[in-house]
Amino acid sequence: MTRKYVLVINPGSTSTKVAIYEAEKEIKSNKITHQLKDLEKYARVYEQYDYRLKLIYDWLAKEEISTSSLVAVVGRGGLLRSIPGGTYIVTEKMIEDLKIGIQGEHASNLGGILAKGIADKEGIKSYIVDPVAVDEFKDIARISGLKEIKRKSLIHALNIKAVSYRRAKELNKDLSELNLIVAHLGGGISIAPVKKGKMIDVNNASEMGPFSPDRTGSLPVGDIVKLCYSGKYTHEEMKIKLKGKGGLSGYLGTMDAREIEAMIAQGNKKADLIYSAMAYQIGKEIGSVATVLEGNVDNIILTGGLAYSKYLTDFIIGMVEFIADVVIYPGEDEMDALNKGVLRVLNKEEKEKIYENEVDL
Ligand SMILES: Nc1ncnc2c1ncn2[C@@H]1O[C@H](COP(=O)(O)OP(=O)(O)O)[C@@H](O)[C@H]1O
Ligand SMILES: CCCC(=O)OP(=O)(O)O
Repeated sequence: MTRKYVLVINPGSTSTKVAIYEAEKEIKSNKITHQLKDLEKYARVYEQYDYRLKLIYDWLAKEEISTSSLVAVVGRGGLLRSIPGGTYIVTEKMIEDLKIGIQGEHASNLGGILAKGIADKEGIKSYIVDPVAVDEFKDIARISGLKEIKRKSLIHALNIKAVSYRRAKELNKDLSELNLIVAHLGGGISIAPVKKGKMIDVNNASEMGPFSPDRTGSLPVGDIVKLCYSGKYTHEEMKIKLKGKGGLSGYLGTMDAREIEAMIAQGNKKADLIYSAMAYQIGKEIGSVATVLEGNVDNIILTGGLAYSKYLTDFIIGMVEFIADVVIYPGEDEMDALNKGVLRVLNKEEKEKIYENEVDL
């Protein structure tokens, strides 16, 4: 069989998105939504490998796509060591870092691992593109306030870059002429000041900023220390409380905003308060990063799955439209961006990067 397709795999905290591309054209795609009950039994993200791999093979079989028709497999890259943007070949050292979660646990750590698992069986190459560990911080943004802890750039880099380019194109400008605030509102939330194309700061979608469908975001630090030492929870249990069972999922038992909107429609006051509080924290974070751009903001972009929600976007717009015009790009362009990253390498327009050459090991 001729090898002509690229398989794109995007594991997120609430879903696994898959797509088949032939050159630039998407042939098939699917979003496999995960229920909290299916994921909460795994203590570590890596333990979800077999579960998500089977779902991908089942989908390929249903679509009658044979892995022998694949030319390459690309996965969304995870919480690796901080690296520059680009298309990286998946190497053994990268797999090691993804498995242990060198910068933390997140579903996207499975992207490279799943890609390599499928590609190796076919003797083809696997890649990741602009992983969540892309770091374009100004040094001042790295200082946390505690000398042992650094602020990290953990960010929805793929989609933030993609929507920034999209906006520049729509405005008929070069991205280097624009200052944007991009709020990616997904399972995790990244709110970044994008100064002339560079993501110079971000809340850290895994640990800080607004709470999200499955994460707590920033918390009162004294209370969290008390909870850690209360003797009630192990380290592993605390990690799951903060990421997985934090945010909407902790308060309301679901990370699906559509279910929460249905609860609100039925008069559930608690759901209304919690959902509004998430929107309030998002608005507040946008206001905060506007200061990083000294108020010179061309546009605020709301993107990610939650940007489909009119309830949320109306709430946020009400808080932030005094800063700049708000543009809504619901969903994300991550699948397309992953495919394009691989095509640039396959078509020799760009050289693939080697993880080991970009980090201090
Ligand atoms: N049409 C919609 N209306 C409201 N919320 C939505 C809609 N579609 C998706 N969402 C919510 O967006 C969140 C997931 O966003 P997404 O960007 O797909 O995240 P991830 O890639 O992290 O899984 C979930 O809370 C989901 O319920
Ligand atoms: C660590 C940032 C990536 C992230 O939060 O992705 P999801 O929204 O897909 O969980």
